[in-house]
Amino acid sequence: MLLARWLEKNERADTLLESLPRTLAGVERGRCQSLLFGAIRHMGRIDAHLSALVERAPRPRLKAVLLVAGFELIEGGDEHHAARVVHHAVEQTKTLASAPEARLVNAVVRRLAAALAADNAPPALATAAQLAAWFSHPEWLVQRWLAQFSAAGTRAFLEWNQKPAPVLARWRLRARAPSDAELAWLAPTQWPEFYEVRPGHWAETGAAIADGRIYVQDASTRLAVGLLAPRPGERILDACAAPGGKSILIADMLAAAREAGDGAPARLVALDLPGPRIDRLRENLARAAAGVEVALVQADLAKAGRRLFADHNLPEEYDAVLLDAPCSNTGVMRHRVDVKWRLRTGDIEKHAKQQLALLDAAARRVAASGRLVYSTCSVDEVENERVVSAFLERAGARFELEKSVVAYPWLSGHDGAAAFLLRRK
Ligand SMILES: C[S@@+](CC[C@H](N)C(=O)[O-])C[C@H]1O[C@@H](n2cnc3c(N)ncnc32)[C@H](O)[C@@H]1O
Repeated sequence: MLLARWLEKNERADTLLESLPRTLAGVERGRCQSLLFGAIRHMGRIDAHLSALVERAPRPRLKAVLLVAGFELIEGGDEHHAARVVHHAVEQTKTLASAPEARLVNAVVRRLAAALAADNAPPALATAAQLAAWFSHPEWLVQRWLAQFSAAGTRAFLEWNQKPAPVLARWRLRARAPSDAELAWLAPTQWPEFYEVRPGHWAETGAAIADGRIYVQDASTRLAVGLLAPRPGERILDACAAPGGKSILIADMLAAAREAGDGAPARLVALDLPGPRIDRLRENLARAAAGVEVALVQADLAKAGRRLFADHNLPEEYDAVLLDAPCSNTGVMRHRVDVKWRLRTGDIEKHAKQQLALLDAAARRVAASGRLVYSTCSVDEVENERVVSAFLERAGARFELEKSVVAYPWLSGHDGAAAFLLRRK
């Protein structure tokens, strides 16, 4: 059971999901994901009740069964729903654990159903502790958000994070729009080019990714690349590129400009650290738009001096540099359900320190009058505005901030993200 592995080994939930057999597809695969993500998403609230209902912490297998049952109870259903959840949890425990444990599960899930049904949503002016308990988030994170986003914003954000995330995909073909057959599983959204993949269409999605019709990415990813506005003929560096979502978008924009008549050569350099993510990047870049030349560099950006680029026969300076920095992922918690349980107090400040160092390094690769876009998928000001201010304090004589956009999920309707366009003077 994936959830037991997640509890035991602390592997990332989305990586665990990829380990499901390929034969498990369609609705069944969707239900597996929904149960895994739902149990993790609501773990705080369910756990609080469980600790009052069981004397000793159950072993991971049992705990996983109880968390899934708790999630199913929160999900709700008709008047027989709770009885079905109890029955299912008991049967699963018999298979995964033992008969005595199944008897325990029977008693605990019945009482869990009553306890969850008696829960009340917190009042409008709730404390951080009340919000954290009901919305299953760490209290320190809620406190942090209350200080940054007001009570209403924080509550809307928490509600957002607790809802299942739709899968969005960008339509990559310029020559044609999705056909009627494709629109049967791709639903248009308010963002042109982005479609919601209807649940249960795993096979169609895989085929469309493989032949380059779509790339699965959230609408928020367009913000940073939109500010970068890459053009053919420019030297372009994607400095933190893996797994390649924004590189592919850049390549597609370059290809579109060429189709529209701009005959200048379209080249892109995609850089990331050596390691497993570089394989994903390579695989994705192989699907980059035809007519765009993409060079892949495996290196630590912080140590990548002129020499490294010269050794690869690549430009040492660039007209447009994108730094999509590693971050706390606080903007994408609806998709990355376990991020909230991994983050520790102090992590955000650690990220900010690394982000500033990477921003300094990326800035060194920007040509005179060139553009540098700093972006994150965090909504925390410490990783966004404050990193950019700290950078400008040091580099203000050479760079100026031209534009910025911060998308808060509860306002934008898509994942959270921030992007800052800096211009070298
Ligand atoms: C937010 S992800 C980038 C996502 C990517 N832009 C996309 O759209 O698919 C941040 C990336 O920064 C990379 N990274 C972290 N430290 C780095 C460093 N010192 N040098 C180069 N890349 C680094 C990570 O490996 C990770 O792939």
